[in-house]
Amino acid sequence: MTTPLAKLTQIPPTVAAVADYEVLARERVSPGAWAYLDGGAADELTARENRAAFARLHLRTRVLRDLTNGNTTCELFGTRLRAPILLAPVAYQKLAYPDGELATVLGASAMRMAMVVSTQASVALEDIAQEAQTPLWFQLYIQHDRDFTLRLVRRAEAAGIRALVVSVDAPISGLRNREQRMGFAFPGGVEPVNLRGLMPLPRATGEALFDSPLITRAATWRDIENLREATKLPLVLKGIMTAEDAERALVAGADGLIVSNHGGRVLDGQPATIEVLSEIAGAVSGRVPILLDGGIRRGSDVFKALALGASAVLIGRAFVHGLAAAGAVGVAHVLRILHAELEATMVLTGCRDISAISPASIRQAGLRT
Ligand SMILES: Cc1cc2nc3c(=O)[nH]c(=O)nc-3n(C[C@H](O)[C@H](O)[C@H](O)COP(=O)(O)O)c2cc1C
Ligand SMILES: CCCCCCC(=O)C(=O)O
Repeated sequence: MTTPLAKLTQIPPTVAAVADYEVLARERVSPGAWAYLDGGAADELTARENRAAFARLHLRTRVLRDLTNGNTTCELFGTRLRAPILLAPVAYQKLAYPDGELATVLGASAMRMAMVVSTQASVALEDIAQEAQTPLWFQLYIQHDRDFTLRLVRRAEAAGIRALVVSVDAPISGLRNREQRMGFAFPGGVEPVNLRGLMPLPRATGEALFDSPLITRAATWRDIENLREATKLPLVLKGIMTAEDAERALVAGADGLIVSNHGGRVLDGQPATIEVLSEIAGAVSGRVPILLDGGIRRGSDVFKALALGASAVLIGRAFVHGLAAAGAVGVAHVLRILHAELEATMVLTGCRDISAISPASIRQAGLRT
C-alpha cells in the first residue's frame, strides 16, 4: 500500500523499510562517496556486528493490555521529544545530497525529531539552526587549538543548541580500507566549514604516531572537566563503551552518555553497542540518561535498546541512506518508518509508553521466560 507521504513526494512505492533506502542510495552516489558514507574500519566486523547483535535479541510479548492514550514521547535534558530517536552527527552530508545538512534539518523538522549537527558538517552550524524547527544538538570534536574549540562552543550556544555532544572515541581517523581501496578524496565544495580559520596541526617530525601532534595534543579527561566549567549546556559524551569510562565520565561532570562505537568506523574489533549497553546501564544506575547508536535500522531495534537501558537512540547510516536517495523527503520518510515500527512494536509487546519498556520486554538467552 502506498503511504500518503509517498504519494505526495514520489517516494518509490517499493520503499517499505529503511533497508530499501540503502539500495536506492547506493545507486545515487559515486562509489567513492559510498565508501565514505557507508563504510567501516578495516574488515568492517564491528559495523556488521552492530546489526547482527540486534537480530539475536528476541522480544517478549504481553497481550490484552489496555493501550489507549499510549505514546512514544520522552524527555531529555528538559526537552520533550516526539520519540526517542535522534539523527546522529554525520560529517560532510553534501557528499550524500547537494543541500547536505540543510535537507537533513528539513526532514528532521518535518518529523519533529531532534538532530545532532557534526563539527565537520558541510554547512555552517548557524545556517542549519536558521532552518531548524526541531531541537538541535551540536557534536564537538575537541580541536588541537582549545581557544578555537571554545569559540565553537560559544557559537553553538548562540545558535540555540540544546546539548553538547563531545565525541571522545576518535582521536585519530579509523583505518577505512574500503575508502583507501577506492582512492577516495573529498570533492571540491565538500569541506568542514565550521572549522574555517583553524590553523592546521603542525606536521609530525618523526615516524611514531605516539609522538605526533595528533596524540600529544589530543583531548584528555582534563578537557572534559574544563568544558564542564566552560558551558551550562548539557554535556553528553559520545563513544563510551565500558563501565569504567562511564564512571569516569560522571566524575568529569557528564550529564549523559552515548554508548557508541562510531558505527564501527574507527576501531574494528569492538563489540556491538547493544552488547555492552546492559553493563554500562548497570554501572550508571540511572544517574544520567544513556543513549545508544550503531546498527539501528528498525523500530524494533529502537525498542530493544530502550529495553536494555537506553533512554533514546541515534541513527546514522539509516538517515544518510534516505538523504542520499531522496533528500529531505528521504530523511523524513526514514524517521517516519522507524517511528511507525516503534509504535507497532510497543503495541504488540503491550507497552503503552516508553517507561513501560523494560528488560522484561526482551527474552534473556537460555532462560525459559
Ligand atoms: C558518514 C558518517 C559520518 C560520520 N561523522 C561523524 C561525526 O562527524 N561525528 C561523530 O561523532 N560521529 C560521526 N559518525 C558516527 C555516527 O554519529 C554514529 O555513531 C554511527 O553512524 C552510528 O551507527 P549507524 O550508522 O549504524 O547508525 C559518522 C557516521 C557516518 C556513517
Ligand atoms: C579525527 C576523526 C575525524 C572524523 C571525522 C568524521 C567522522 O567522524 C567520521 O566518522 O567520518
